[in-house]
Amino acid sequence: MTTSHTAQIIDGNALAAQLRADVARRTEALKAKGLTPGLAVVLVGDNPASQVYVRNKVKACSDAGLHSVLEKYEATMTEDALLARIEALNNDPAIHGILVQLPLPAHIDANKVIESIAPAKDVDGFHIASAGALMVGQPGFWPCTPYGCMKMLESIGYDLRGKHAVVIGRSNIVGKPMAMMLLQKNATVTICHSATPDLKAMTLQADVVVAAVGKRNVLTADMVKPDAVVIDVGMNRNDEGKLCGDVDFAGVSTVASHITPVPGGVGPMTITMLLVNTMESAERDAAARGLV
Ligand SMILES: Nc1nc(=O)c2c([nH]1)NC[C@@H]1CN(c3ccc(C(=O)N[C@@H](CCC(=O)O)C(=O)O)cc3)C=[N+]21
Repeated sequence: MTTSHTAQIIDGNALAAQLRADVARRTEALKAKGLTPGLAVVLVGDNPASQVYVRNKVKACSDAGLHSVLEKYEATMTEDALLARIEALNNDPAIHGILVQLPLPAHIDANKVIESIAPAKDVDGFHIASAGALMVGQPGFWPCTPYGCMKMLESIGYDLRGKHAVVIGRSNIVGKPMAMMLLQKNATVTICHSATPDLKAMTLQADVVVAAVGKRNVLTADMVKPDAVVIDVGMNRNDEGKLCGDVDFAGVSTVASHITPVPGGVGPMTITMLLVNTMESAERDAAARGLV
């Protein structure tokens, strides 16, 4: 008789539902003290994927009882006009989180826009002040995608201390902050990228692999150590147009101990951590106003 191994799936939808129920409870408690958490989502232009994402974020807010406003602008909006809107939201007491959906049209300097958001309302965690706070272990907002990945590891009771975590990808919004979060939990962290000569040699040493490249089949079964934990941050389309991640899910499932699916993995957790950050921003505001 042969034994076949199948990894345990970390269900992002189920974990997201649990965490969102907690957000809803805390939101109710804040409302009872007279403060409603509010998120502003700013969308410039008509990127079809962005339209869908933004709608999902707004719906997640209303489902959890948060106030949200969606500000939609033409692709021709000037950078100055956008900066003026952000300034207004920075000063709006009903708004605790500001999310400017990326990508922005090419004539707008995305970095300049992100740096114009008040760090206290930077629930995306993209501001330099947020990145710096994460790096030095000070309070601040963590980027939602890697934060969601940490919650997924926490959900299986995984102790990162002394483990080797390999992050594939070095973006400012996933790879780099992911590495910092893993380091903060006492993992030994390796960051691999397009100039890494032998990726497989690295991933074969990994107890945890986080794939965040944006390319299909970046991680295949032959690259994974038996019983490793695999987190798939990828969002790609396969030849049939179906959503798929960076990981060969079927193959890697025969080797790994735990794996996250796409869809239904990191995606719903990203939106959930946006709600968590917005609610925490509102709780800090309530504390500052002496309401709690
Ligand atoms: N300022 C900013 N902040 C972001 O957080 C941000 C952004 N810009 N620009 C675009 C990316 C993309 N992103 C996703 C979030 C959730 C899913 C998600 O929930 N995906 C579902 C499937 C959705 C589907 O079926 O298309 C899943 O994986 O199960 C996907 C993508 C946030 N982003």
